[in-house]
Amino acid sequence: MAGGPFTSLFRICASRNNVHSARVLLPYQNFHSMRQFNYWVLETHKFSPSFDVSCRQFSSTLGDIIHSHSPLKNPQFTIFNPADARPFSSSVNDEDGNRAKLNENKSLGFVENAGLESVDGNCVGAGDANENRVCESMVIEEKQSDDVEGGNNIVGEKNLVFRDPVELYRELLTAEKNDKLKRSDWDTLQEIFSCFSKSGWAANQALGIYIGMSFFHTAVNHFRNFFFKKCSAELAVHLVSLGASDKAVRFLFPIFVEYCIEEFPDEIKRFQNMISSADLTKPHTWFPFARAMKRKIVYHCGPTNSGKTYNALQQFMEAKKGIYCSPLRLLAMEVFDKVNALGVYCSLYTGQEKKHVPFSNHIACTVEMVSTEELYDVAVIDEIQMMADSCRGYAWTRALLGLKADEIHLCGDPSVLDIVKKICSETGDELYEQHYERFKPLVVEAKTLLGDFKNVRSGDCVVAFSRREIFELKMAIEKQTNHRCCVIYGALPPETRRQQANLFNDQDNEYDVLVASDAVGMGLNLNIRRVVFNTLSKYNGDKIVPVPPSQVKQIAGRAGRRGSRYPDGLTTTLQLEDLDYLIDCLKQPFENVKKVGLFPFFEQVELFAGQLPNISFAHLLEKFGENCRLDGSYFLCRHDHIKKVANMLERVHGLSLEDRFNFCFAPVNFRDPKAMYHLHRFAALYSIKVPVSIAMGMPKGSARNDAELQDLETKHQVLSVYLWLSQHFKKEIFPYKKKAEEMAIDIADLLGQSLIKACWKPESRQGGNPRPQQKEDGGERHKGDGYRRPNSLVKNYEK
Ligand SMILES: Nc1ncnc2c1ncn2[C@@H]1O[C@H](COP(=O)(O)OP(=O)(O)OP(=O)(O)O)[C@@H](O)[C@H]1O
Ligand SMILES: [Mg+2]
Repeated sequence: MAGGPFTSLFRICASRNNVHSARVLLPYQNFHSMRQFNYWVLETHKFSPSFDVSCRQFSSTLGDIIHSHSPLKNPQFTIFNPADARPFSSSVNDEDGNRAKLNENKSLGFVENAGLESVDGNCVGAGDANENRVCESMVIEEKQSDDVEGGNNIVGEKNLVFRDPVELYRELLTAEKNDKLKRSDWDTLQEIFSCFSKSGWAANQALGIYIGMSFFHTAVNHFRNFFFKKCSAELAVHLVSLGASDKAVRFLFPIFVEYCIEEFPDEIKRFQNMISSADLTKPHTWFPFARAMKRKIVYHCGPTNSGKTYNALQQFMEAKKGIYCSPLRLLAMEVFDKVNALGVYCSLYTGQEKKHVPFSNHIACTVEMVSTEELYDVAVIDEIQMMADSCRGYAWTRALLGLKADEIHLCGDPSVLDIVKKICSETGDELYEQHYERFKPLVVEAKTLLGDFKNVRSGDCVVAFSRREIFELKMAIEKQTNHRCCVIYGALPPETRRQQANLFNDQDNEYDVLVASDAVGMGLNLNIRRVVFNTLSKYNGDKIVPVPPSQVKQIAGRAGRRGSRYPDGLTTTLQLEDLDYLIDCLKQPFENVKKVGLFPFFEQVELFAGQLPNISFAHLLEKFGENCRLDGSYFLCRHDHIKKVANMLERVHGLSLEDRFNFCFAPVNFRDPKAMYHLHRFAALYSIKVPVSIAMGMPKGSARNDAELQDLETKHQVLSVYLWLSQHFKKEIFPYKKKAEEMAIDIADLLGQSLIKACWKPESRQGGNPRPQQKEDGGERHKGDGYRRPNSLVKNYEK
């Protein structure tokens, strides 16, 4: 069953066929991104006892309520009538539209993971472990109730089990004081409450009535005190018979619900407000103007180097007014140059720069900068699979949902095709698919380089996953062969990357090998004959992991671009032992992405902040992450870097919430203390409304060692942040934009010059922390060159 089991929790208070009241708790998928399911109070319907409605009728009424309120398309539900311990069923559609009927298992009042049975008798979603467990647990329940009837249990227990918790709670409430309890019973009850307090199940369920996790323990403590004062002997005996068990917790829970609703209305209201202000459900409704349009979406779907972007750009150029949204500044610049060269006036808009071309009706921008206000004839969103990126995905999602364009061309691999289909069915846009094949198949060279750099050839791109490794490789290759290496990695400004790419592409020089990080994976048109993976594992910020297959494919696909000197692409590994993993990755079909990224707008964060005044911005973001509600197709993008900047800026007073929000998005490398220092200084000056100076000297010349090279990288980073801020805040506060632009160009130039002659050992940027490779033992040393290859993938896998 698509979408997994629908878990539901109902409590029906009934006497025979007459239903008095019902509280329906619906699961809210991803209420909390870290938890799987939580329950949500949908509605409370009170029926007077005289309202004589048959269970079946009631179930269909309830069904309507559930269907109209549920965030799921076709929620399935079941209602169990505790009065005769026989479930009465409601036939419902499963997500694929198949009719399903409820299984005939007996169960008691509270039912979790209600099992549905398909018409042919199989448990719906039988592959799902949860649901199987449900079916089993129901059978167990049935047996136990037989035992009860068999008379080997305490008198009155059956009655208690079937009693309406509301009534039980009312009785407790009106009881004068509790009957005398035996010491041992008292101890058991204490244990039961301790078990209740620790129960993850109960804490999760409590969210359904807006008892937040942080208040849950307090609520349980109050409830325990109340219970001990009022509990009757009969109730105590029943609970003691259950012992400190899940059963006892589940028995107490509905009484606890009644108690909380009555005792903590303010806490519940507060939590409810907080939750509703962190509501990120139905993101397609955030863009009413785009929704009012009938948009045509064309998905250019295919592997790398298959002409997707080329074809989308043809439509873009033919349009009267168009926008191209790029994943990278570099690619936006390239499209800007290409399109203008073809005679279509096009402006450039990135976080750092705005180049307005007079009379232009076309824009090439980075996806984060796209306007959802302007109206366009044609929009292109490149690398649409980035919607699933854990950090930046929200920018693609926003562009897809919010762009006001008659025609939107999406270019990307097939991994997000299904989810785009789903989104289009929600937005009402028409979706057309255009499928592509690679111009020439990518060939794997089974021989590999056998660990010897002497096998490096002209046109090779050797791929590594850290800056340090890149420089070590460059040194080793240049020392052992006659090749000269260009380098491309993430910390280089786009201008320098382009300069290095041109140097490599150009045939009239000795720079015929490229050593690059995954930064070559997107956007650059390079004359690569063969992609050679130095390693297929990388540091993910926490540990060394295998490079995901989708990324391996993307990088390997850089070899053999149409129109380049090497139209036939080859790929291989440095070491034979990594080859199998490379082949595995290339063979794997594109994974089907289930969720895409979202991030709140400032207005949403501001609304949420209204519920939690007096907490720091970083804490506020954390709380938002904990409490936001998301539909099943979305996840909240990671925002660790934003929190890091927010924490640093905490000491800067006088910034409004909006200022903080904007500062936190500045493209700073939070691992670079110098860059962070400058960002802090910019914010501090901004907060006291003093024009923000650059206060950074220009280096005298190109770098002579790695420390100087890193210094150039940092300086460019700082200027890039300054330029970004000058675009996002008032110009008067950042008056040195022109100067920053000039400095940035000069530094990018110096970086280019430095890289041409770079032949030094890389240094650690942070000194103290060991680099990922250093953490690993057993790296391989190449003959005589001092180069130490990081552990092979196989070893990392084993670890
Ligand atoms: N019909 C065409 N005529 C001429 N050149 C083409 C044509 N289609 C594609 N190309 C060229 O082939 C190369 C790859 O095309 P393109 O960039 O569109 O591929 P892609 O599928 O978008 O790849 P990637 O996934 O790597 O972005 C480009 O240099 C492009 O200019
Ligand atoms: Mg492309």
